[in-house]
Amino acid sequence: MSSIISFPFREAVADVEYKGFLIPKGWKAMPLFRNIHHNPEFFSEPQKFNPSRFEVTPKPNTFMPFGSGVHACPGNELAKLETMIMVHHLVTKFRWELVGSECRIQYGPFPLPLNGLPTKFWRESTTYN
Ligand code: HEM
Repeated sequence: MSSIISFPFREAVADVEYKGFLIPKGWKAMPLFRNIHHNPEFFSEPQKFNPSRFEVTPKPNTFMPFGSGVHACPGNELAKLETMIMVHHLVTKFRWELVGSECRIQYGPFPLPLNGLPTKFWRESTTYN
């Protein structure tokens, strides 16, 4: 539920009042995808790894790893296809193993795998690092 891109930038083109707060015209706003994706009103147990949650299409504007609106990512379908092909090959043709014993998340403040999550992938006769 974490996003590769933590937030997009937006600029208020007019004064905007939101929940009693004023965002003056010209101010920059950074909607944090993480907060939206971790809202239990939209996703039950949002911290839990549960790919099956996507068997039901999320409500509009609750899951937006590719942003939203006129500047939403135009490469999103290509990115999803490439990811699917990569995962297919990794799952069907390779074995994987974490390098080292530390498998944690670092927050800086956005979550990333600690030290880039060094991992070893190999086929039966070849090793790739
Ligand atoms: C997993 C892969 C990718 C992710 C998570 C991702 C995510 C995003 C996000 C969050 C934005 C900002 C959207 C917004 O401001 O509302 C964006 C913008 C953009 N992305 Fe991607 N993207 C990915 C792959 C790609 C690919 C493969 C391409 C092109 C082949 C691409 C091209 C662009 C472009 C041109 C924009 C700027 C759109 C604009 O400002 O109008 N992205 N992307």
